[in-house]
Amino acid sequence: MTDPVPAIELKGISKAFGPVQANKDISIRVMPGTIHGIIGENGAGKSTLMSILYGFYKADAGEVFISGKKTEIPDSQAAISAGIGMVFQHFKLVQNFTVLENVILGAEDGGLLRPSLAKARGTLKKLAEEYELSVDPDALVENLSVGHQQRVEILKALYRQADILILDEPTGVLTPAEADHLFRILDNLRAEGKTIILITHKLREIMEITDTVSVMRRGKMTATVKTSETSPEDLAELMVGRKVLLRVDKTPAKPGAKLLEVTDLHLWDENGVERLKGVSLDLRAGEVLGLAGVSGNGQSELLEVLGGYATATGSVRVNGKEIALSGRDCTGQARRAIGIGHVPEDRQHEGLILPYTAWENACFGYHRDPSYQSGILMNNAAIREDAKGKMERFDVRPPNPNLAARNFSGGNQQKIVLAREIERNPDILLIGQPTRGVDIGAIEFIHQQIIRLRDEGKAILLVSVELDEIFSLSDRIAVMFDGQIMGVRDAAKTDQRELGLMMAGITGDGTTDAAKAAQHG
Ligand SMILES: Nc1ncnc2c1ncn2[C@@H]1O[C@H](COP(=O)(O)OP(=O)(O)OP(=O)(O)O)[C@@H](O)[C@H]1O
Repeated sequence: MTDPVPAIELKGISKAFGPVQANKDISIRVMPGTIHGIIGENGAGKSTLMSILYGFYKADAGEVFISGKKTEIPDSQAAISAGIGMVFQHFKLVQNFTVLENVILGAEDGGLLRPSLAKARGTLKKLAEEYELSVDPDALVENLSVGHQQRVEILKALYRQADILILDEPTGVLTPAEADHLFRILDNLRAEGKTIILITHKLREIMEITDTVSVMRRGKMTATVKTSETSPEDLAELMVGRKVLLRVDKTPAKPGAKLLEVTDLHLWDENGVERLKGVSLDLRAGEVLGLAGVSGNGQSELLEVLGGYATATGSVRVNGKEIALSGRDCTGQARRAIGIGHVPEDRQHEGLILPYTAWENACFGYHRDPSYQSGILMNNAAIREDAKGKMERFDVRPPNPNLAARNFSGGNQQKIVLAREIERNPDILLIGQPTRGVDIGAIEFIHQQIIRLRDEGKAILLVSVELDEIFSLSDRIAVMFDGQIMGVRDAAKTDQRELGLMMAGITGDGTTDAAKAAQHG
């Protein structure tokens, strides 16, 4: 029988950041050997609550009990001593250290004896075997895929003998196969009696793996239910407070003229590795072209070249006119000036300047716009006013343009970038991972905006690792593999299986001429 003492019990937790009440009187019990999901809109307070449990933030009020014992957690060292491990949205590994070094780093401070590297290697090997977490202990972290980096984070927690594991949106950066693997690991950990808290925006994951699920809304815990007794629709409604359309409503596309013609694009990275190997594709007015693929196969580089953030060779024509792929006319600003909007995949590094305010970020790249000028000076009041409107329409919470971008939750940061780019009504919108970290209510809204742009005759190039998202939005789907377009399919005439094979470098129909296949039929 299950131990009746909860592995984790939070009682009356509250936390404010200035005027923002991020957590309000939250109580929750999680039983050992279970997986407990936490869902909620962007900014609902999920990460804050977990950061309190992990000792990153100090609660203003409330108590934490671990296995029935009241526990103070003033810092993450105390959390580790209490058997709590956390896998963050943005990993905290030291990039130029090896896996082994990262795993033992800091562990010796936790009251554990500093083990010899050889002994640590043995322990790591055992853990990796036990939990299907194989990873080369001598590999440098910077050379690992995100999926493997995440394994290192989990190994690090297990090495510290964590009985409780908190995962904050762990599948946001994973491929579907990596996500499946992670879930198998979580399943094993649960079977071992470990307790897992999983924060995710993906209701499919909640339904698949959790035993119980709690819903947060605007800082409060509004419901806790058994997963077997609920449904995605019910959870969506509990989260957002209204019914949410979980699929995209759209009519068939009416593609028009070619707005973007890409021919034989090549790009070499700083190490001389060829990342784009002769990419050709067309994009028409009034269509969404989805670019599917396992991340790291050139999609990001293609978006960066088209968005003016990377140089390349080849030809790109916008509205029939050749554009610069290097030199001073190859900048994000120059691209925006000719009607190419860009929502970069990496919002924290390319999409936003985190220490700057939301209103500054909301005009970033468009600051030369005449409506933002007053004589030779910037009209800050006008920019602020404009940002406020954008934030309200995109439901950025809190809708305060004076806050620094870094003080918004991840999903709300994404909405600031989306509002800036979408509201410009660009002729061509390049959009990378538009809904990564975004809650389902906001996904519904963002998808509607993308389809609205399409129906107004704009051309959209969508890069997403979420095949569901690619399928629900795209009219045509191109698959990238190893720097090449493997083929382009009509979205209505393909399926996950065919795309999956193409994503692995296999074309179903034996297509060999990738460049030819990329041309519009
Ligand atoms: N360090 C901080 N300083 C100021 N405000 C903060 C800070 N961290 C979080 N907040 C605010 O607290 C609220 C809760 O944020 P939190 O990150 O916990 O939300 P979340 O539910 O995890 O959201 P998401 O799903 O977008 O990750 C938000 O309004 C956020 O802007």
